[in-house]
Amino acid sequence: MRRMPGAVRVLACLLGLWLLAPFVAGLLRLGDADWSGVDRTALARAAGVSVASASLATLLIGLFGIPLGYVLARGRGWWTAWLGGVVQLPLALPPLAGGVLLLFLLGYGGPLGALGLSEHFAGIVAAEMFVASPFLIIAARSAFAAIDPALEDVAATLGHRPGTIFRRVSLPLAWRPILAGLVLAWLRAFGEFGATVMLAYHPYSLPVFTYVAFGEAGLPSMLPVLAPTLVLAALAMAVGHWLARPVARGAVPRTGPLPPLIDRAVAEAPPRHLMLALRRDLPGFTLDVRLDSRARRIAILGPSGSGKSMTLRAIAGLEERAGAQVRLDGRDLSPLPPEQRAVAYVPQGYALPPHLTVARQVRFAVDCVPDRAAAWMAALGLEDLAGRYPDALSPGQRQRVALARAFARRNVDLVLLDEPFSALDAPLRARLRREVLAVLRGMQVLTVLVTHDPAEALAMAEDVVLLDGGRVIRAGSAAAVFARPGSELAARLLGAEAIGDGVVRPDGRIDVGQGVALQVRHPDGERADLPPPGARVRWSARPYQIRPAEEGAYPARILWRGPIQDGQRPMRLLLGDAELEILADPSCMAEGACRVDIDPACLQVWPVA
Ligand SMILES: Nc1ncnc2c1ncn2[C@@H]1O[C@H](COP(=O)(O)OP(=O)(O)OP(=O)(O)O)[C@@H](O)[C@H]1O
Repeated sequence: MRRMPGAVRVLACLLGLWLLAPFVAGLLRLGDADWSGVDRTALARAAGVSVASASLATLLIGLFGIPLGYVLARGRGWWTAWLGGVVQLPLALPPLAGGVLLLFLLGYGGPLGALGLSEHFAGIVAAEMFVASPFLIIAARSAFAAIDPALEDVAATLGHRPGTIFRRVSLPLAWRPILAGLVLAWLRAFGEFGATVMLAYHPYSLPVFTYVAFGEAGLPSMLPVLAPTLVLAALAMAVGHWLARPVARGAVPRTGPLPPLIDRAVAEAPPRHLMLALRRDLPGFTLDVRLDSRARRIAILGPSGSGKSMTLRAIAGLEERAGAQVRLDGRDLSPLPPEQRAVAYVPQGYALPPHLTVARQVRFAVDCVPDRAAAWMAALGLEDLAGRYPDALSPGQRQRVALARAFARRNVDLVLLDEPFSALDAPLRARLRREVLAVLRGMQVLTVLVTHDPAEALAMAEDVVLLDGGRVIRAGSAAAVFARPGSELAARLLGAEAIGDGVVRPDGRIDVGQGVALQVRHPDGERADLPPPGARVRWSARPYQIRPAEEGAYPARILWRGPIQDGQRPMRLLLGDAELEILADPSCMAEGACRVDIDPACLQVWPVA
């Protein structure tokens, strides 16, 4: 364990000693204890009243206080802040003053006076609830607020209704701090005196009995009276500690023989029609996305913070404040809550509830198909991790669990993947991309993939959407968007690195200077779709797409040859007026004046702004 700063330790010890000192002082006076003046029957009765009233009060506090803590943690707006302040007020009041207020309410002539709670066991419970509730409510609010909202969001996309999410995700995660809050509330209720003495002097609770005994017999008779108080409080703390102990996490048995993941021969499903009109205004950021796409798979690319994840969340129905119109094949999904949208959602942070093993995570969806879950566990190498909890997984393993969980569902219309392969190593990433693509091809779904990797977008998607600053800057078929990005920013988002200037010639070639004219062809084989002749443009090809070749189409000059790195030879060359960094085959020996080839379909061209 990391060493603590000396000053911190000293300050902590000083307060600890101060809290311990009265107990030590009491122990030193044990010899003076006078049992003769103590009515043991009355003492036992008072102790019984205190244990029973504190337990009942704690039960009621838990029953109502845990939901209140949740409302305070998740609620928005002035009324939540106001309510959050009100529930703390009993802490600020002297207990006697709290008792006075309770008398106004429950005493003779008060609005609830007819209940007859004063001078009654129920009055003790009422007084204890009043003073002890804040301990549980504050603990529950902090515990719920500490839960990553993405865990609840993803549970909703997996088909769980709000009540189930509260029971199966939020409550288990908040349980330990809540238990600590319940123990504190019990202790506070058990030791409650001021409000009780005002509202319900009879029957005697232990604190009231102690006060009466002190008045009648003085300090020496206090020690026998205090003893049961201390013993019961210690017992309650021990029980709380035991309940909140870390539970041994048993391993989950491995699954049996597995069915094949997919039938590879399955025909590609027809495209889906997605229409989006999303609008969300935030301080400093506005998401305004309009999209009309007919495709099976759409990739969204954009710089960090451009609104990619927000778009995905809005499609899933998780951005409640977004004015989000989402239509799939003409069906309006906008009124549907996330649990009814039939989405398989893999969020960026994976959102794995920490209290579920890998096996349970993968089977967490309401409509999980066990065979499919098992097949995905096998395909993603998760079988040996089935009994592990998320905190014992690497980021890549967590990502695989999130993928398996999403694909184990029976009813899916939309697959929403937020950088689903980003944490995986290169070989696994490539394999998984192929595997997922093969599965998606066989499903009647629309996939929306958020990625930073243009190669991934090109490999997986039919349509590409480029976002910047919350707006779509380019959208269309992947081939068209890659060939004609439309702007430098779009070209760079698509991975353009070797960039040069040029002018469109009447014959459709690009004049790049020094008498070199590049031939351009649209990758779809359509016409080049270029700006008009005379227009100034910029052009780009990927570093490995400019290849030195003896019979190459264009003259060039190699300015520098680097040592081989990662199986490729970096070079700098002059092509027309452009100085370009390229990656050549390691066997390439070209030097000085040479010729290069560029596939006309690989050239990206866009007008100069
Ligand atoms: N509560 C908020 N208040 C103000 N701005 C916010 C809030 N939440 C998110 N944003 C902004 O919304 C924008 C879009 O966020 P989003 O998570 O969609 O980005 P992204 O494109 O997915 O980024 P990355 O690639 O880094 O994941 C960001 O610029 C972010 O700062």
